Amino acid sequence: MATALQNLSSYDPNEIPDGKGKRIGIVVSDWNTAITGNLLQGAYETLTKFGVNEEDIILEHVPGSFELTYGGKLLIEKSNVDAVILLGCVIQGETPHFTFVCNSVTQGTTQLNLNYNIPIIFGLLTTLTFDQAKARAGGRYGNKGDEAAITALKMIALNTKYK
Ligand SMILES: Nc1c(NC[C@H](O)[C@H](O)[C@H](O)CO)[nH]c(=O)[nH]c1=O
Ligand SMILES: CC(=O)[C@@H](O)COP(=O)(O)O
Repeated sequence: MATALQNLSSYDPNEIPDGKGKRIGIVVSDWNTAITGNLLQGAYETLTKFGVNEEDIILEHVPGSFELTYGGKLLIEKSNVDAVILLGCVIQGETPHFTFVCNSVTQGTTQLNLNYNIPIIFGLLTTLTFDQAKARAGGRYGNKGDEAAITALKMIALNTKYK
């Protein structure tokens, strides 16, 4: 379903698990920081809205989206978290570089999910234009950071159910 039909910030608050006591890592890319800063704000506000303590949010910045998966690996291995959220924004330029970065983060995130026993959330915007990114980072289609935070809380609950 296209984002135009499913707002990224729409959810039923009654269906969101309690985040109290959960430790959540966030790795955010500094490329397109005008966008990723909004994603981070959305994720942070949503996590605390549903009970995650500020001191239980472990935040790290990386230079670009390509580095998100390595940053996620570090937090998984060193910071005793219940989930890791990766936030980035890749915008198409003149060359095929966009495709390689997007594919790398996609495959790398999948690998982390399969190799470790905690959920790693794919909060990556992959857009053709800056305006498309703005629309998904607190604009008319909501905030991908909100979606990532909600997904993290739901996946932690699922993980706990099967521990
Ligand atoms: N063009 C974008 C990049 N490029 C940088 C790479 O992510 C990486 O940091 C570099 O290749 C060095 O390893 N990154 C983004 O996050 N967004 C872009 O639009
Ligand atoms: C995703 C990128 O790395 C891209 O924005 C870089 O732009 P270009 O392809 O014009 O070098």
